[in-house]
Amino acid sequence: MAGVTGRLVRGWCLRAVRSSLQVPAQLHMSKTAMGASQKDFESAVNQMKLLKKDPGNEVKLKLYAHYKQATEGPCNTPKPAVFDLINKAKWDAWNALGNLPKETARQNYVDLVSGLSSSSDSSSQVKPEADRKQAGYETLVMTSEDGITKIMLNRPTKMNALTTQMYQEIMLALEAASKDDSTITVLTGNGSYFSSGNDLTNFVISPDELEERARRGAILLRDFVGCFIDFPKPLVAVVNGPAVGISVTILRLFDLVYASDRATFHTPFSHLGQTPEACSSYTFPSLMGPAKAAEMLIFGKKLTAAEACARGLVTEVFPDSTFQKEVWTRLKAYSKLPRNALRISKQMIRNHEKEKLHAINAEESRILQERWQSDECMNAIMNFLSRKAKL
Ligand SMILES: CCCCC/C=C/CC(=O)SCCNC(=O)CCNC(=O)[C@H](O)C(C)(C)COP(=O)(O)OP(=O)(O)OC[C@H]1O[C@@H](n2cnc3c(N)ncnc32)[C@H](O)[C@@H]1OP(=O)(O)O
Repeated sequence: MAGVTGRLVRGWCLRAVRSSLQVPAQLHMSKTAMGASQKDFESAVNQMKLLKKDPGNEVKLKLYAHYKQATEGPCNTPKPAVFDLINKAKWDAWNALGNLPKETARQNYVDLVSGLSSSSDSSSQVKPEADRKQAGYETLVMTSEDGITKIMLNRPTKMNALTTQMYQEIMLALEAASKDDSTITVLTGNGSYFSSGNDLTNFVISPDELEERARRGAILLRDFVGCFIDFPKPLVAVVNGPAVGISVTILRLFDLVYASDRATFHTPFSHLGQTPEACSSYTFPSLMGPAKAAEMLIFGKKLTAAEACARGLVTEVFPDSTFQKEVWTRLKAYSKLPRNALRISKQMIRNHEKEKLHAINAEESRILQERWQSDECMNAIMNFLSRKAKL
């Protein structure tokens, strides 16, 4: 059972935001000629209540802040205590709007909601054939060209930290890529990071949800890693920048790993009160020997790209200045090789250990399910969220 510190961290949920978005009685008033009308605003508030997909904490905070600004004006409540993380995040978002006029806040709120509604409708829209970008993904950009399907993590301002939605979208993207007519599938990141690993705000939940969320998290993790174990085509990681946590451990399930010399490889599991995942408790020792694997997985040693290459985790390192050009030229040439031969060879290399990997994946996910409910884990997350600790 998690203790008091754990309980302090977990308090945010969509339900709480929704309830703070209820329209107070005094809002049912007149229209205004400036920007969105009161009616538009109320209808946006109602639309929010019908939203089926969780828009993520970042958007929820923006909605909360604009709602408060539109209805109450500038932030007028005392700043919550530093450990009251949820209310402090909400307060910060509202306070950051300063003296933004109520009308502008109302318009921004309406625009935000309309953006959410249209993006949730977007999968049903027919895109022009010329548009290579595949619709239906909010956290990824998926493109297919020259026999290569590229899945790009697309949360550059959050260092491509992996949200629950992102894990789900990556699984869908892999499923689609496994069936399309491309030869090679590539995973890469947009912006300066490959990925900063699991989004630590995934842990910000209410105390009564903890057990169930840990259970669902373990299932999601198992299924996510399972998609990589079973992926049938050559899978390439184009590691454009630093990689943290699960974005490092998963690399051993790729067939090629190309890294920029700017990339680093960091698995700070113990610092986070957590344990290895993505089969790394087995694949890393077998790849680099138990002593080197322990340095990374137990003690969280961060490797340079050259060190990761020397340990066999990375196939080749390129200078950052020519990274994209060199890698894509190489991959385009590979994608012209006979598709079925590539696929069969990959499966011959991988099939021997598939069953074992699935068993290890299940066990690692089970252990993490327990870890996520520990005080050690919750304290570490709280430290990160309260900005006391950077890795
Ligand atoms: C289904 C569940 C599966 C779970 C599988 C488990 C996996 C285990 C792991 O992956 S463990 C690894 C977890 N990751 C981390 O611990 C990294 C945490 N992040 C950092 O330490 C730093 O952000 C950094 C070193 C990656 C980058 O530091 P820098 O100073 O360059 O940048 P900022 O910290 O200002 O980051 C910019 C904004 O991005 C947010 N952010 C970055 N990474 C994460 C993350 N992993 N989770 C949540 N948020 C992240 C950061 O908070 C900044 O946001 P802000 O602009 O709103 O402040």
